[in-house]
Amino acid sequence: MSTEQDPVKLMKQQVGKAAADLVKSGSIVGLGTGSTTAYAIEFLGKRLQSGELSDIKGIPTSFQASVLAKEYGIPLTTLDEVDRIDIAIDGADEVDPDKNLIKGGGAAHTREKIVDALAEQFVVVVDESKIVDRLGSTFLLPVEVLPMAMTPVMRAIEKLGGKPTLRMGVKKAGPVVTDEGNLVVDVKFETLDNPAEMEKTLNNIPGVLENGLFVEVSDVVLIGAIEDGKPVIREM
Ligand SMILES: O=C(CO)[C@H](O)[C@H](O)COP(=O)(O)O
Repeated sequence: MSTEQDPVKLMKQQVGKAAADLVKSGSIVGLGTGSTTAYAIEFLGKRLQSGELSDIKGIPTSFQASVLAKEYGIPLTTLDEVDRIDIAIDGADEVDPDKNLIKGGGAAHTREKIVDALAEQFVVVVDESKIVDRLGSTFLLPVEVLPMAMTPVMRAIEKLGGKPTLRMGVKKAGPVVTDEGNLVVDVKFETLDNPAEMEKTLNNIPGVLENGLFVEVSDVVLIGAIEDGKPVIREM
């Protein structure tokens, strides 16, 4: 068996650890969703266990995040119980030069946007494959839709020039159902020249809960990369 580490896994681990290191004792922490944030949650748990960190509480952005937090011993709270979120750590599917994002690869973008936007400091954790010149160039834009409104929402998106596809489950017959019981439509736009405008326009369609454009929400983007065969972290 090869002992060589998968470079993408290595980049995700490094960047997850770097983000977890930013959390201070006594903080309320937004816990994002996805494979990169999973490492941040794991390292946060390790810091708590070692006593290096104390008295933190997590606000999970998904079922996945709450399961991981419980597994790694991070106490959880809710938005009803706190008056602030000090820091949120979350992944992204694309990051543009203005630190705007496409999220929702894990169908959790509605809760993610609520938590990430509330945080005093929102730290994005990605590997270098997620950096793009323009949003929408490598990833379809996820839109969470109320099930009964799926058909009219798809028509409205087509009128805006998008090509919507209902996201289907893997190892499950039928569509992906979000943690909130809704559906996800992934949309191809030829150009996303004005992400701020598109974010608002999509959310204005009756039946749309939230879309995966995160405009002017990120404070820091930590990028895991490999240079000369070694993992490094860049900051944007
Ligand atoms: O937006 C998300 C979930 O809705 C994730 O943060 C995004 O898909 C990135 O995930 P990963 O770190 O696994 O690449």
